Amino acid sequence: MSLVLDDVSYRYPRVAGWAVRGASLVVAPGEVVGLAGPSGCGKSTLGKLACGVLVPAEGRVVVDDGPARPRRGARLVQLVHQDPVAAMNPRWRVRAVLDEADPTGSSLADPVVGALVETGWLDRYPHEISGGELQRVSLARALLAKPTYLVADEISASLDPLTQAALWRDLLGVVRERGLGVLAVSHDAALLAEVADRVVSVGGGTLAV
Ligand SMILES: Nc1ncnc2c1ncn2[C@@H]1O[C@H](COP(=O)(O)OP(=O)(O)OP(=O)(O)O)[C@@H](O)[C@H]1O
Repeated sequence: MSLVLDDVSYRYPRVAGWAVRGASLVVAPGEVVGLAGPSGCGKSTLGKLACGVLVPAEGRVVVDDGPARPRRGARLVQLVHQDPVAAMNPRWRVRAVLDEADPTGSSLADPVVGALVETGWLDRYPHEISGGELQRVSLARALLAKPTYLVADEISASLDPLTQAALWRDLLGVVRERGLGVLAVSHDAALLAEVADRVVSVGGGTLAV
C-alpha cells in the first residue's frame, strides 16, 4: 500500500514543453517525503497529479492499488494548495469551509483542527483572516477529510518560525498517530531536512525525479 507515481508526464494546454516529464515517486503510509527544486521545475504540478486534480498524459498514479481519483468513496489524497486563497470559496465563511469537510459540524472537537483553527476565525470570510491563518484553515480542512496521503505544497511558507514549528509538530503527530503519508513540497531545505524522512531534490528544468 502506497502512493505511487509511475513515470508520469504532464503538459499544460497551449504551453510548449512538458511541466513534468517521466517522474516516478513513492510515498509510503506514515512517511514524509520532501520534494525540493527550483521555481517552475514542476513540483506543484507533480503534487496535483498525485492527488488526481490533474491527470497525467503519460504514466500512471496509483493510490493503495486503486485510482488517484475514485468515482465513488473517499478521496485518499488531499492537497493543501500553495495558494489557499485560490483554493477557497470567497463567499464561504471559515465555519462553512470546515463543515463541508466534516458535515457533523464538530470539526473543532478534533484536537489537531482545534490547535490549527481559532474559534474567532469561524464567522469570518477568507479575506478577513491573514494568509498564514488561511494556510492553517486549509490544512485543517484537508485533515478533516481523513486522507491516507497529503500533498503539502508550501504549507508553512507564510508563517513565522514559531507558528511554522507548531504547525509541523501537529502535522507530524498525525503522521505518527494515523500513519498519514505526506509529500511535502518546499523551497526551504532546512525545513525539509527537519521534517522529512527523505528528500527528493531536482536540479533544474523539467521535473523528472
Ligand atoms: N495552469 C498552468 N497553465 C500553464 N502553465 C502552467 C500552469 N501552472 C504551471 N504552469 C507551468 O508549468 C511549469 C511548472 O510549474 P509548477 O507550478 O509545477 O512549478 P513549481 O516547481 O511548483 O514552481 P514554484 O516553486 O515556483 O511554485 C512552469 O513552467 C509553469 O509556468
